Amino acid sequence: MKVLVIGAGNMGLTYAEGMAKSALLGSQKLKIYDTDPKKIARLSQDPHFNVYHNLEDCLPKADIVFLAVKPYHIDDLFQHMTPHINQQQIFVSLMAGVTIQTISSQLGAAKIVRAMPNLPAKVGKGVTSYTESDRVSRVELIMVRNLLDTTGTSIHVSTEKFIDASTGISGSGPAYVFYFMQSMLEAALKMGFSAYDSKVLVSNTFEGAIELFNQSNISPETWISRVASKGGTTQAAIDSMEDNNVKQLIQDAAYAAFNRAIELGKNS
Ligand SMILES: NC(=O)C1=CN([C@@H]2O[C@H](COP(=O)(O)OP(=O)(O)OC[C@H]3O[C@@H](n4cnc5c(N)ncnc54)[C@H](OP(=O)(O)O)[C@@H]3O)[C@@H](O)[C@H]2O)C=CC1
Ligand SMILES: O=C(O)[C@@H]1CCC=N1
Repeated sequence: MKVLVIGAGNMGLTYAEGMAKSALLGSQKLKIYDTDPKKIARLSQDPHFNVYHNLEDCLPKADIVFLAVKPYHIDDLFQHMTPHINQQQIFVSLMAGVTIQTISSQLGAAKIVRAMPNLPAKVGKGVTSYTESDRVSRVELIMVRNLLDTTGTSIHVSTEKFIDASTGISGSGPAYVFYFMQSMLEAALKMGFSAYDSKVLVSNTFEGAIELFNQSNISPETWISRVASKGGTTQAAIDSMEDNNVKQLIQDAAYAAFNRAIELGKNS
């Protein structure tokens, strides 16, 4: 199976690394295409990849093509791609917002999978939602899923609405978690801890809480009640968050990302 990744940035390179290190490509090296000469030079040193700076040299020979450029790059990119594609190729878009209809009409492709990954894919802990156009067969979809799963786990969703929704939950979600971490780190520093101790306190608190959550069927709400003693310190913190409507504000943020994904789709 010949796989090409277009766009070797945060997400494209992460997927490229996951797929290249798996056994799925057989003896084929993963192909990467990017327009940045510095990236091309750096990646050319990596034995896992065949790196290209001309679409005509890599695109016609690819079976599966991952699209990992920013949504605003597609006009230019698709224009250059169109003469070199064929109707048997499968295009897997990792781009936020860009719809199957846009890819089909602007690129002229038939077999399209739209996916929403997230950055923990870098450490094999990503989660990707995906859905497909009518022309993608079951067997082809399984092949794509196997590739997606080289970076973590995936869920199939029935419509593109859920791709936009998962952008608001898991695609952008790691940034919400980092925002919370940053806030806790700043509080620890203000309380007088060193940067090192602040990091140890915060990262282990996150890691421990995730482990507890993952190893049980207990809801976060119940776990909160197990941390909080009546009239104690945790209750003071949770009361402060409730008074400030923090839960609602986090939900508003997730919806802001969801809505922005829909808007990006309309603008592309
Ligand atoms: N980052 C994330 O956590 C997530 C990102 N995504 C999606 O992944 C996509 C890529 O995002 P991200 O990896 O963060 O972006 P990056 O900017 O890190 O990567 C995009 C890469 O594509 C290159 N590029 C730009 N134009 C072209 C072109 N015409 N042909 C080939 N390569 C090109 C860029 O080069 P240059 O730098 O020179 O412009 C860059 O190397 C986006 O559509 C985003 O919505 C989805 C989920 C999570
Ligand atoms: O911020 C973005 O638009 C992309 C999509 C999800 C995460 N990063």
